[in-house]
Amino acid sequence: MSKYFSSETGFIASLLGSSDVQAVDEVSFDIRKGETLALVGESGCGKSTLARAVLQLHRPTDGTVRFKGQNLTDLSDREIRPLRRDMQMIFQDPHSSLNPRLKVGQIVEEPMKAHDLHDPEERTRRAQRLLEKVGLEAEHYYRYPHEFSGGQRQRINLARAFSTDPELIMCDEPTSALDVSVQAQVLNVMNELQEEFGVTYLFISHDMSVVRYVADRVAVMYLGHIVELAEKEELFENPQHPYTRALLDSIPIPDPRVTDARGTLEGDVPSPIDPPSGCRFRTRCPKLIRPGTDDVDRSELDEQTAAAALSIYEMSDVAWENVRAYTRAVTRRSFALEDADSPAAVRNVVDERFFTDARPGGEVDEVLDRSIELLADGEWDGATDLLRTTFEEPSICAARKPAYTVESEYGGGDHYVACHLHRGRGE
Ligand SMILES: Nc1ncnc2c1ncn2[C@@H]1O[C@H](COP(=O)(O)OP(=O)(O)OP(=O)(O)O)[C@@H](O)[C@H]1O
Repeated sequence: MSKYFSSETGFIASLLGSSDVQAVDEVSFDIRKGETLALVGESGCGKSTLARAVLQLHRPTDGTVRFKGQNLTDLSDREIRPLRRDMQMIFQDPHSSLNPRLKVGQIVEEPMKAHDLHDPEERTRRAQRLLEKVGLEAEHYYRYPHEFSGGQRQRINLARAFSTDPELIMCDEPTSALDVSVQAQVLNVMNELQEEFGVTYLFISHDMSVVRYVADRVAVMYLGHIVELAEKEELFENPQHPYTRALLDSIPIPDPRVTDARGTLEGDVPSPIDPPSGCRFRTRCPKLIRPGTDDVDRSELDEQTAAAALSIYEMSDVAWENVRAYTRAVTRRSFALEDADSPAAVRNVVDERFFTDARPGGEVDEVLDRSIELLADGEWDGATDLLRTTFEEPSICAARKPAYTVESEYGGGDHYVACHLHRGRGE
């Protein structure tokens, strides 16, 4: 399923000559009855769009969404309306999501009324019972939302979402606006409700600690793609995608004695209007596969790039690591040339920083020298283009979209990983 947004009048779109924001691009997965599937990734990677497209709140641009065997994308809004009883949502902000003019009871009853469920007495009874189940009291039915704390309001939202006895609840960062101690309480209530009612959660979060707490399986999103999907234990103990590893490395360690900065993600997420081809993480990936090692069609490369590809293939692993680090650093402009303004001076800076242990040699050295001349002229964009065209574009990571299934070592089940490092292990 894909969901693109059109932004024809956008300034950036006019510069790039394209108008589509590829918020979600060709993702494919299933959600199992009664499980919690967590959707995790940095802000803007498409989590909310994906969840809304599942519920048809955003109609997908392409593809299908099946709910209990029925293709929702075939149905009109009118045909979907009765199904919404089975698919509820809980949002992040417990303050703005409750109508301040309505009493708690009316809020909890509203979905039942909308779907014409039960008579008024039964609705009241259900609402009061649900308030108790989420850890509030039956008499809170007569109060107003402003009388409650953030955690209590999220409990009211839970009671409301459960009022129609739904099968699937989409939870969009339901606890991220709450204090950590309150978060745990609300998550516990959610777990208890799930056990009692057998409901399925699609749980969106950018917080790996919360995901570890609630999920059965975890889907990791990056720039509109699902890059990894596995049972929780498997994902945390045996992560296979470099992006997942970087996300896990950025979880803070709750130990004041650990003070060293841990590996975090380098650089910015590229624009979803013009995302990188192949693997979308390749522009930030520390594991970019060197060109020439795969069946990428060399006939499509120009002579110079093909020659470079050959010597890229021949250089040592250490030299390739250095070239990769240098390319990423130039792309991000993450080092200063200070007063080095001649090619020789720039070369000294670059060598000292990136190539102390190994110089690649051959064609690659010539490309590096040309990039150094560009840097000496202040042409960082030109140097970036040259390095990327030579070292990144011919890589399988740029040429093909990855999709592999690997053996699970921990939780069992399928382990999907969209990274070409797993090529050869079944596609
Ligand atoms: N209605 C829209 N029109 C145009 N672009 C949109 C629209 N909604 C979302 N986007 C873009 O789609 C991309 C994905 O956004 P989305 O909100 O799904 O990400 P997210 O992972 O949920 O982020 P966050 O955690 O910040 O909510 C972003 O680049 C966003 O700017």
